[in-house]
Amino acid sequence: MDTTHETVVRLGTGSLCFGVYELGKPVLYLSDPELIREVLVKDFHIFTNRRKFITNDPMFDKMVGSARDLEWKRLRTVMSPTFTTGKLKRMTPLILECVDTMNDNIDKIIAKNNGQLSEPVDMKRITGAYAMEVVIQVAFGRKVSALIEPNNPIIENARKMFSTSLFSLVKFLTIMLAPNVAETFKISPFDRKVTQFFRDFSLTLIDDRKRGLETGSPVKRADFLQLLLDSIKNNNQAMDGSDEYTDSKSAEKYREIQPTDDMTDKSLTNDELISQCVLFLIAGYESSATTLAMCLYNIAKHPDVQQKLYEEITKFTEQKSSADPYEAFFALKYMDAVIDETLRLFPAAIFLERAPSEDYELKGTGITIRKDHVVHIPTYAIHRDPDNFVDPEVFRPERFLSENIAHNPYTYLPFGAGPRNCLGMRLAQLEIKLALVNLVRRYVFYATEKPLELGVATGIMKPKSVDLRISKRF
Ligand code: HEM
Repeated sequence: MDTTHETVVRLGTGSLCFGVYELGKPVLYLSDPELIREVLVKDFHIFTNRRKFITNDPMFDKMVGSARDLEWKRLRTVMSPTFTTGKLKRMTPLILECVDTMNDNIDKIIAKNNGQLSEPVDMKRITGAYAMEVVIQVAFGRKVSALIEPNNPIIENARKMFSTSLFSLVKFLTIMLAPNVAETFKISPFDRKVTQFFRDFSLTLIDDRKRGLETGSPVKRADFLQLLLDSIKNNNQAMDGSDEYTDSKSAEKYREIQPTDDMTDKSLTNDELISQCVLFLIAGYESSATTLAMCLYNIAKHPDVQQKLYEEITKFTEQKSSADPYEAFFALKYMDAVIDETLRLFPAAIFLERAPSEDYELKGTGITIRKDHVVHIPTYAIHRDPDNFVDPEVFRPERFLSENIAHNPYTYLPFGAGPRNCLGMRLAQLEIKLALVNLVRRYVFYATEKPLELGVATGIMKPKSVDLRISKRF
């Protein structure tokens, strides 16, 4: 991790961009915020796609994350209305059920030590179970308990999906670096039995819900499967994701794509719908689990920050004892800063990628990027560059309080930027905030001697374990 970061910083120092070869193919690394803005936002119509990642697995190739051009635009336009504030608010009770399960899991650990300070606990395991339960709950409307029922077929198959065995990594790298070989041998990054399991499982749920409609007893659910079924029925229009941002810089950074006349068919087939629910599992599990675990790691390492956060939360809950939990989403500014600073130091996705659909001259550089060649934006290195953040290796949430913000918005990219940014950003923020509010109110987290070991698999940060001790406040 550090070696990659240091190499990027060393090569990039004093330059707007630099190039490397990946198995003979040129890849351009961009670190200049203005050039990043050109690629992600201003010339998005040319940089709509990431690198070609064709897997021959119909479920994977239909996902919004891998779809291309007009196909991507259609999927994104149908899906973005399912992430509006109102819809996420309806999901809050589903997520809070998973928070309760997480609290029970931690209580059991503390009870083993008669309520005293716990032995070191791998919090990544706990937050991993939470993130998995949330994503299964919000995607498919099924309540599972990942730690208590590890043999539940949903959990078993979801775990298999995230296997990082040598074999799965070799398959992934072949698709990335030698797509023709992958195409010839029909290599898929996933075990086909696993994708078949989720397909059958989702089809049963869809049938149940359609039957409910026909028999006049529709299922009243706020999960994505239902929202996508409803949005197909209502032929929803896209919402502008920027409408909830009051400052123009964030509005530009997170503006959603709008439907256009060339998008005749806005409905999703059953197969497309299932692919999106499985994608939520893939995109939403590891990233959210790691971010929440790293928030706890940071506050354990900085007891003053933990105390300040506790005071903010208790003040809010005392003043608004009957407050809607969703309000915490907006009210707790210091908590926002803790999460933002955690995502700066530990962005779950360590880089972004785009590939132009035509030859493209990079403004002011004299460099032409050829069609389909990869542009790599090294998020992790950009977040730790002293030109972008003072004392970049120091955990200091205060730098994200609105009165202190000094960085260019395109030097902070944990959820990407432009119309192809993270579709689940608001859900991820909600899930992390609801968990943090509850955890910091109930428990105190303590650092251990064990050094943090960060790994990376397929561009996603994976701490090996995040060992903390825990005691209960009440
Ligand atoms: C802390 C948690 C998360 C982080 C840090 C994160 C980060 C990211 C990043 C960096 C990207 C690439 C953006 C770009 O290329 O500009 C991305 C894409 C995406 N994320 Fe997330 N993500 C998180 C959670 C989630 C969740 C919970 C979901 C859904 C349930 C989700 C769904 C997606 C999807 C569908 C895409 C592809 C969007 C597209 O290609 O149009 N993410 N995410």
